[in-house]
Amino acid sequence: MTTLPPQPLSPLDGRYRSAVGTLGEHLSEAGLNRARVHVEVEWLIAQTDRGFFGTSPLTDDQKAALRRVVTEFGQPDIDELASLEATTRHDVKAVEYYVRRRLSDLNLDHLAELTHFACTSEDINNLSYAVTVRDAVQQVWLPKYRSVIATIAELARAHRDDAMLSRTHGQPATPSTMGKELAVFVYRLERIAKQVEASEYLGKFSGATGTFSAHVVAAPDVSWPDVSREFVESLGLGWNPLTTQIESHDWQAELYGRISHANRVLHNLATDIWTYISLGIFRQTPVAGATGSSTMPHKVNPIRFENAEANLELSSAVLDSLAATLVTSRLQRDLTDSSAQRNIGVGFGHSMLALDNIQRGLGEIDLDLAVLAADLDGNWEVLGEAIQTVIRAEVAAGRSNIADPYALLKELTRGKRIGQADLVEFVNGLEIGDDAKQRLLALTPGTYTGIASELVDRL
Ligand SMILES: O=C(O)C[C@H](Nc1ncnc2c1ncn2[C@@H]1O[C@H](COP(=O)(O)O)[C@@H](O)[C@H]1O)C(=O)O
Repeated sequence: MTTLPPQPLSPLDGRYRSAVGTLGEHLSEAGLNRARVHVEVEWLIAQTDRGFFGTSPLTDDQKAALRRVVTEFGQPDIDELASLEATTRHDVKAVEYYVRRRLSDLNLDHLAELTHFACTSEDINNLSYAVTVRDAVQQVWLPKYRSVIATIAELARAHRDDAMLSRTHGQPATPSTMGKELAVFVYRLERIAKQVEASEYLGKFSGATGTFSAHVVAAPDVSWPDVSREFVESLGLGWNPLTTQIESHDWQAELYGRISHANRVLHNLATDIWTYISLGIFRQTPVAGATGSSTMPHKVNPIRFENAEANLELSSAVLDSLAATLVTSRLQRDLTDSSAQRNIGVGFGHSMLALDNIQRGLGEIDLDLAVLAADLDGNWEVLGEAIQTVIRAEVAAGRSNIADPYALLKELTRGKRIGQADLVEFVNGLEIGDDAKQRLLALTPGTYTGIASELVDRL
């Protein structure tokens, strides 16, 4: 047997690559390294702008040339960093050497010693992760998540008035409309979107143990916390003033908790739609050329929702694990965060893939109104709740003296199939006010939906 050429182990890099969008721009190793170069370059510019150690501010052309190292970062740079790291065995030190080489290319050798000045690797790493995770969330995950919410909202509005039998505990229950049931998901997902949008992305920049020790001994007169704060904020991040060597990663735990929560709500949606499909309430539109089952030619399987279910579980497993492990680091640091954070993209990738499948799946289903109608018509006993509640109101208002209306309706309906004729006869025999009786006689399972339709308008 011949050996295969190197293969991706993660399906996110194989068969599902197109579904994860541009996550790799931010959450890949190359994306991280580019961000590290960005932080190192901006730190050099920030120091020279402040004239540290007698330096003069760089000219606009010099700054632009340095920043082009970041904007034009590509495969040759990825390869160069890999070869540097093969020697240093330290990923951030490799970045420092890479930046020094670029300074040399630009005749800026006099700044070489200010590269990575007073920094510990985590000063560069934490800012790079904050920038890349922020950009991945804001530019990739959130737009996709919002677009899925918009698709569900569109369906909710389209099915605003389509009455259907509810199934609490899987058993026939007070009807609703499909639109209202979908709107519940929109409302839940939207809340989490707002929480994700409000997420903090924090950075520290304070040296080997968060004490500015090297900084102060090198330049006692500089207000280093101010410099640190200005620098972190200049990258569009919030400043964390009090840490050990590492940024404490609490913001990451909070963010991953929110994404994982979103995953679970989407999982609830995926399994509900799967169940509606199974009940025949949603029909799947066959895709031309596609196969359902390899042996049962009649089948159209709900594979989009099943794929989403699996990937949402995987995403939450990874993100929950990250949230748990990242908030602990022994004493002033251990390196578990470094190894764990390399999987942030995996967590987001499985969520992106699930979002993609949910969106496609929702585009391939149609509500079967005939099934909804037959379902409602076969379950007139759900009006038992309506009748017993109206009788109670009549008793309370002094228009009826029926004893224990609940027990009466229980006797009539519990565990029984009741038809329209049985209920009409029962209601006609009730001693209640005429208005109430007419209201009950006009009711059908399909109209016993309260204000379900109007609730959709709250979206
Ligand atoms: O500024 C420093 O480096 C200070 C140093 N702490 C470190 N901080 C950050 N990175 C460090 C640290 N130590 C190692 N490394 C390098 O991290 C890389 C770990 O590899 P991986 O498990 O693949 O994530 C891998 O490249 C490691 O070489 C300390 O002694 O406190």
